[in-house]
Amino acid sequence: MIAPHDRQAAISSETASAIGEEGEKESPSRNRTFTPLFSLLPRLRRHRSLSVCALLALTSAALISLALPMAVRRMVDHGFNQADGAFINRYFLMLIALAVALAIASAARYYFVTTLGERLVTDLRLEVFHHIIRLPAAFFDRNRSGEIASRLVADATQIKSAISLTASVALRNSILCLGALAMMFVTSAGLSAIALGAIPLVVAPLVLFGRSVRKKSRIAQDALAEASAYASEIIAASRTVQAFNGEDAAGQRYGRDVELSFDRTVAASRARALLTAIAITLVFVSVVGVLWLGAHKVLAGTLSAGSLSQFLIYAVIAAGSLGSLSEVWGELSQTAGAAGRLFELLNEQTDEREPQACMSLPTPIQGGMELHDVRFSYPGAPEKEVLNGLSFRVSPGETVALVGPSGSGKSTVFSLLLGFYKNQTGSISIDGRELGLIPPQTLRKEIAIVPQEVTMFAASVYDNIAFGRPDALREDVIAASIKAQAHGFVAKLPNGYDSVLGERGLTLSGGQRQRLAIARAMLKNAPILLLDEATASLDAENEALVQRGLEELMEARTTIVIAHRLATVLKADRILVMNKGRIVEEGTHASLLRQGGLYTRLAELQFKIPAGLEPEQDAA
Ligand SMILES: Nc1ncnc2c1ncn2[C@@H]1O[C@H](COP(=O)(O)OP(=O)(O)OP(=O)(O)O)[C@@H](O)[C@H]1O
Repeated sequence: MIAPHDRQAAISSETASAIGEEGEKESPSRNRTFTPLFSLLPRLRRHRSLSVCALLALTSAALISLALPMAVRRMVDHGFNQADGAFINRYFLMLIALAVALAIASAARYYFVTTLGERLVTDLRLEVFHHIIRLPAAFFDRNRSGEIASRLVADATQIKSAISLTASVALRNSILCLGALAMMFVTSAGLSAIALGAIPLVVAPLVLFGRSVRKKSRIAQDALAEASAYASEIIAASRTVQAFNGEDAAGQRYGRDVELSFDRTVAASRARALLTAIAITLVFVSVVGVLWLGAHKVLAGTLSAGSLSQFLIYAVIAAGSLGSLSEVWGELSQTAGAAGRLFELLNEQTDEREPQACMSLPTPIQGGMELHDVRFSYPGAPEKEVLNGLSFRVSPGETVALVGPSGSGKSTVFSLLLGFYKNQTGSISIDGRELGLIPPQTLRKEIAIVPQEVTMFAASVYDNIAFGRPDALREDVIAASIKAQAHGFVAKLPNGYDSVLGERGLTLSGGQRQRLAIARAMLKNAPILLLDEATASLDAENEALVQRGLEELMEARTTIVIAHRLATVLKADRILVMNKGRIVEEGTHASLLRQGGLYTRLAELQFKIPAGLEPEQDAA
């Protein structure tokens, strides 16, 4: 069990590596307060008419609010003084008209502004998602999937609420504040000049304090993302957790995570509350100070009592809106943090090859592969060389079995062939074309993979098979399924190919999942096949069906198979034995057994071949 302070350190180092350090190590982009929010502007421009309507509605609502006190004041000053009934009636009608206009403008403001917020955030979610799924494998090694998903949900929601609420409050109050200030000048230029002089005294502390609020908010959001990532990890692994009676430990750890998130959120709220208090105090103290001066002007006879009261109304409006702005300021800072995190995701480099360096593959491709002196370390562990001068060649149509102890680098070979990572030195080529110059998507069109751990999506059996070829005809999907020995069990499902996996408890056995994965690869019909045999043993019937499906699949394809079954190595044209990132033995099953080296030991363990016993095929 990790001690809380260690864990905290782990959390901060993890989040720091994902988003950069706070404080002294702040990145230059983070110092620029609202920069990420400005990146939203081009996205707003895509919805010009909606933005214009929102802006118009906002402005009219604010201007009408500004006119209301003026109407009230005029009515009090003139209407009551002259005791003119008709004048009062006109003013009341005007007030009602203004109120109706305000109601309509406010409703329009709410509608346009929230729609704009929703639109913007939907675009942003889509943009981030499209970007994330194209990011290289190294990104997913560095970041936990739960944390990324939480950013997509929590940060995007924060931006939405900021656009629909905060930004509109900010804009409305800015208009109110500017309008009231203008009216203050009209009423008494002298007093207004003094009031304006006080503004820097009010704003400077707010800006300084706002920075610390922003930092605290970001720390709070990180803690929440951490807790959510842990929760999704545990929920996804619920069976393992229960099998090891880990519920209590998981509950305690999650409890600590959410409590930490709570504490940090409270700290951020406390800072924001303090910011609000400071803002209101500063604003009202300066307003009262200005009024005190005004009162003395009235006493001295240089200002009329009516003008002072008018000035007072606008000063209160200006101060009130400035107060709201300071509240919104904190909120906007939070949003800038959220937007910053989303844009960090968008700024992650995808793995697109430089266009000028792009090469295509010959059509149709033959499927010959060559690896020459390949050295490779994972980006996350550059000091550990996983492939260490690996060289081998696979001829078109050949079936090569890759065998080796755990950790010898077999799966890494697949990852490199699929272009998930780039080899640091040496060369990998397909049909003589260097892999590094082929765009990954072009490359992956030519390769089908059947992984050891089959992934099935919560979709219909049909969609799961057609995953690599969504435009496939129904008869092709069924034909692939028949060849993969899956049709028999699929036809018996409640809705056949339209049965949705995961729905109403529809789960499949390991063998059935493997056969669907084989059907998926079969349908893709790529000339190169990478097959990572499942290590989990199946019952005899399933084993035979999977084996038959695989044999169909390997037919007329260049195949590299990470072999775990005797039947597979016996059928392979050649066996390559890997150890510590290179090929150490090569031959057929029989010739390798005769050598009595690493393969013999592995075969004894994996394929249960007693030492020295050569199989029948050897004689042939
Ligand atoms: N994403 C990764 N980041 C860092 N190191 C990794 C990563 N994936 C694998 N490794 C390391 O690379 C080495 C080779 O792993 P690889 O999965 O290729 O071996 P393998 O021969 O396929 O093993 P197995 O038969 O157990 O699947 C291991 O030491 C492993 O810890």
